[in-house]
Amino acid sequence: MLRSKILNRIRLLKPVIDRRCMSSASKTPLTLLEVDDKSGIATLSLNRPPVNSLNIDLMNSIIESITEIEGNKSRGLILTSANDRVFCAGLDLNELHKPNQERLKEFWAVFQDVWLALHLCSVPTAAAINGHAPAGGCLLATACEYRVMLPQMTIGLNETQFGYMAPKWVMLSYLSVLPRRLAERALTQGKLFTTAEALDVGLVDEIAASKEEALAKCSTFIDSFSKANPLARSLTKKQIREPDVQKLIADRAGDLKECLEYINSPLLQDGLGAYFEALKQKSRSKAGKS
Ligand SMILES: CC/C=C\C/C=C\CCC/C=C/CC(=O)SCCNC(=O)CCNC(=O)[C@H](O)C(C)(C)COP(=O)(O)OP(=O)(O)OC[C@H]1O[C@@H](n2cnc3c(N)ncnc32)[C@H](O)[C@@H]1OP(=O)(O)O
Repeated sequence: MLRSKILNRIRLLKPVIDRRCMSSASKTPLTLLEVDDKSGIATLSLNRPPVNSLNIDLMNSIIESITEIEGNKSRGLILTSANDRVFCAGLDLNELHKPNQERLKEFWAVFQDVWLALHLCSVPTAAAINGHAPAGGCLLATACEYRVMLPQMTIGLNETQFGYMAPKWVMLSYLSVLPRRLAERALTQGKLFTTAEALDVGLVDEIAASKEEALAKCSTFIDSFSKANPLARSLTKKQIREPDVQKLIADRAGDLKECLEYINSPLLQDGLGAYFEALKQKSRSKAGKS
């Protein structure tokens, strides 16, 4: 009994670094997980340079970290980025453009899994959005219960801008934070909100001047549950989120089939190819390579 108490204490004191999913290129961990010894709050930092785009390994690492947080009795989870400019650039376009079919199936299933894991995480969750958060980056943030964002960044589900329609369950995340009329307009326009606009419409809850302040504000949000019974809190959250979650769980295979057909269609592949090329060209010009 005493031994397990001490082991738990050590686990809280020592920052836990997730080494299970490493970047194959640099052998650095794709997520960094630290648990604050005083507050018991876990900070999960996305760490896949250059822009934290979501490939299978990064998403698996996020899921493993959430499982670890739920197992180590952390009081809350703050999702943030190890990169000062980009919170998360969304899905890795390399996984969507000219995909290997077997890998695409696995990729989409893990994408569904990461949304479910974050959506149903039993502890309070908050996103310290310390950089741009387009598409899948916005999805991670909106799956959390609270969002604090740094100025002069952008956030939104911009799928229609590169020729895609967001899947139904992705749209549900938007609808959980935005009024329907506004969500419809933003989704159809593929709008990326500036930080100030995002605060104005309620897509984010607060603005912070620095990453430290964003983390502190997220901690304050998590502390606001100190008087709530953790089990009752978690069951209440699950109950409220149940209808959205069920819409995906009830038809995961159907969603996969629909998405594969959609992603593979030549028109969408061409549009995505052009979008990705423009992105690479912009990056090359920035680096003075063209
Ligand atoms: C019936 C229908 C049912 C279902 C529908 C089915 C399927 C729909 C699937 C659609 C879902 C999509 C969700 C997504 O998340 S798709 C990803 C969308 N992401 C974006 O549009 C973001 C693109 N990136 C940017 O805007 C900028 O990179 C960013 C603002 C994030 C950062 O800018 P910065 O100037 O700091 O960096 P860059 O120079 O632009 O980029 C640096 C390098 O990173 C590469 N990069 C950027 N984003 C991605 C990405 N998402 N995936 C892969 N690679 C990315 C970029 O090319 C640069 O690389 P190099 O060219 O230098 O090698």
